[in-house]
Amino acid sequence: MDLNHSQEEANELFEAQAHIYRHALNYVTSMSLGCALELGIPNIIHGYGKPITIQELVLKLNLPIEKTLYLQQLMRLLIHSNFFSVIKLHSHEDVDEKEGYVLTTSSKLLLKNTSESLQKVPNLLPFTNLILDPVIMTPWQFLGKWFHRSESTAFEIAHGIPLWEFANKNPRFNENFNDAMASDSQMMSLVAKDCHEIFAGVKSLVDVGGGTGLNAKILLEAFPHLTCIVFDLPHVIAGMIETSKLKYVGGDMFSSIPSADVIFFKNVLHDWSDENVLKILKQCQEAIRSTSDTCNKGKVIIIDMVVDEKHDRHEITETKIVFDMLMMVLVTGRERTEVEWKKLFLKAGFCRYKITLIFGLRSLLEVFL
Ligand SMILES: C[S@@+](CC[C@H](N)C(=O)[O-])C[C@H]1O[C@@H](n2cnc3c(N)ncnc32)[C@H](O)[C@@H]1O
Ligand SMILES: O=c1cc(-c2ccc(O)cc2)oc2c(O)c(O)ccc12
Repeated sequence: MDLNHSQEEANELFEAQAHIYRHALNYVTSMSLGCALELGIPNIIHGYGKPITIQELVLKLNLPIEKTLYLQQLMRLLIHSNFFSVIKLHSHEDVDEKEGYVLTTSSKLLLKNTSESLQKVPNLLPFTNLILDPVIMTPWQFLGKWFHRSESTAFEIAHGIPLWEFANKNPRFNENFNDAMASDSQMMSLVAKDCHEIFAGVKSLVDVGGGTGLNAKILLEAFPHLTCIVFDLPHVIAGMIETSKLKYVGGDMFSSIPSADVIFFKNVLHDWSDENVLKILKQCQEAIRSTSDTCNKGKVIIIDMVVDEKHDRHEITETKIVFDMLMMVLVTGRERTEVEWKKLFLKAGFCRYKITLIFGLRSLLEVFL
């Protein structure tokens, strides 16, 4: 090994060392976030009503005093990754300057809903908690092996069956998974009302893979002229309460989809391979054609990610391609670029599409016959 490196070369190698360690240890941040959620730190800080010092936090969490320094270490990492923030507090004597922890926008989204004041922002706690579910974490241990094997996903190697079948057989996971997806859907309520042009003239809508129906409820609240069917696997919609405007239908989108003016998908098509998305889009055509008349031709609405490395900020692309890997490992899916979406729409026989960037990470794609 040639150890005669210039200072510049040495610096580059040290940078690379830090880069490797940071990425190899990325899981430390997610596990630490999980720990803070398990301890209920966001709710304690919120409930305190003013910046909370480390000593006050230890007391509120009922932790042994000896854990103070360790808790401070945990908080330092989570402040660095912007889950909490710290502000300087001046004591009466103004001698020992103390610091108090406060919530950031990210930790406000992770509060356990306990009081009416917390309902003002959506709640992503169930979605975030799902990261730490061993059912979701174990498949990553099999990713390398999966590249040499014939199972459809690393999830299937880890658990013996595909994710949707696993959810059917494990009521606890099914409930956690559906709650997590519903929590993610709450974000849609922030902007649903701004989509009036998209839903103008639409009388009926089927939310395919609509889970427990939160998307449909948000759309019905924003557009009371709609009637909605939530269509999902029978075990997902079992026991759901219907209203005159909201019905639940159990079935398999690969066999047939109920007819409506709009066939709606949120976070569904990214679960599937191109081959399967084509099959689903063909079923959509049948479903739209059977209701549409000459002036109202019906459409498909898709809320999903569009990977756009050229225009998106670096961190947004990173989140999207992390989801791309998640979809590969868990469910045979992928996150697509606009070109990839377009190819699928044209191949399935649709003529035209329009993309509206409205849901942060997700775009709204309208696809027309
Ligand atoms: C990732 S979740 C999305 C749930 C919801 N659309 C949302 O935005 O939160 C995908 C949904 O597709 C449903 N699904 C999976 N396979 C299906 C099939 N063959 N037919 C109908 N729904 C299916 C799942 O049960 C699940 O509710
Ligand atoms: O199986 C999953 C898991 C997620 C998931 C888990 C934990 C997180 O912090 C974020 C996401 O998301 C999924 C998803 O969006 C999907 O379409 C299918 C399956 C999963």
